[in-house]
Amino acid sequence: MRISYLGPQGTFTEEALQRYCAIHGIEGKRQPISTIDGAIEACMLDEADVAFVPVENSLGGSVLTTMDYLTEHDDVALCGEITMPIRHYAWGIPGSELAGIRQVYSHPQALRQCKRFLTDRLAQADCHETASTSEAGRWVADKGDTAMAAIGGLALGQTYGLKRLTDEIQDNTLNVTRFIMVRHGATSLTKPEGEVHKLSLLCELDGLRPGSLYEGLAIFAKRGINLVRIESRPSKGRLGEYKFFFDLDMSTGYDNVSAAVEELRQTATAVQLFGMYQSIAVE
Ligand SMILES: O=C(O)C(=O)C[C@]1(C(=O)O)C=C[C@@H](O)C=C1
Repeated sequence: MRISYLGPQGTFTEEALQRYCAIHGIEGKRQPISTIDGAIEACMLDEADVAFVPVENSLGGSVLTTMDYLTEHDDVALCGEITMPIRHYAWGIPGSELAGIRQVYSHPQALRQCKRFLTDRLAQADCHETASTSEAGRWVADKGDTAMAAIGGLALGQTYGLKRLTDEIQDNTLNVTRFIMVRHGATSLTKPEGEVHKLSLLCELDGLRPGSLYEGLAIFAKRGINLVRIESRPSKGRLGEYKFFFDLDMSTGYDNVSAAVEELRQTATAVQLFGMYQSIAVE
């Protein structure tokens, strides 16, 4: 299996992918790509069989690039997910000290997750966004400037031979990111063969009709189906029109959830399924 993912070497996405593959017994050719869009696009162009990208973080919220890709394409399916703890550190070249840092580089999600540290301990530094944490590490290592630091995980420091300038710096220890495995193609409501934990879908509701969101949510509530995630993204049409992502917990059973989705199809303007899949969490 060919798997494109957000690289380069040393990203959290790479670590999550290694753990995902080890748990599911997947062997494959892993292709690091420098942007999230690029990783998904490689799969859509069939240069990879699946793509593995971050989608959501407990501190920083949605990874908007991933969410927007899903919102804007109707031939994308999800085939699995993993949630992994994220531990950040500040890294500089050998010889650098935290007190001397004036420029900080990292992925916007990582900068958001370390907001308190950046405000309290690096107020003197300017923050710069990079396509991944690892890209930030590569940049700092290449520049060789003791006033620069990258924020990212242990793999980043090891990959680029950087010096760890801090202990863990994420805003809290509950910091976790959810990563998804994406494939090219449509999906249906057909009963899956193996065990599944979640169903993801996108729906458009009649924004002009009072109560349309309430009615959509009631379909799941009356069947005891837990919505484990609701996220809205602009429809990119008129201001105030949204598309809603729902992640449904499948624990009440396939028949119950599929009946709810069929009923949603009757009331919603459009429903796009991303499929049913297994969800795993690692420590
Ligand atoms: O930059 C990386 O190392 C990534 O894998 C991306 C990413 C993200 O987009 O959320 C993954 C995990 C962390 O939340 C921070 C950054």
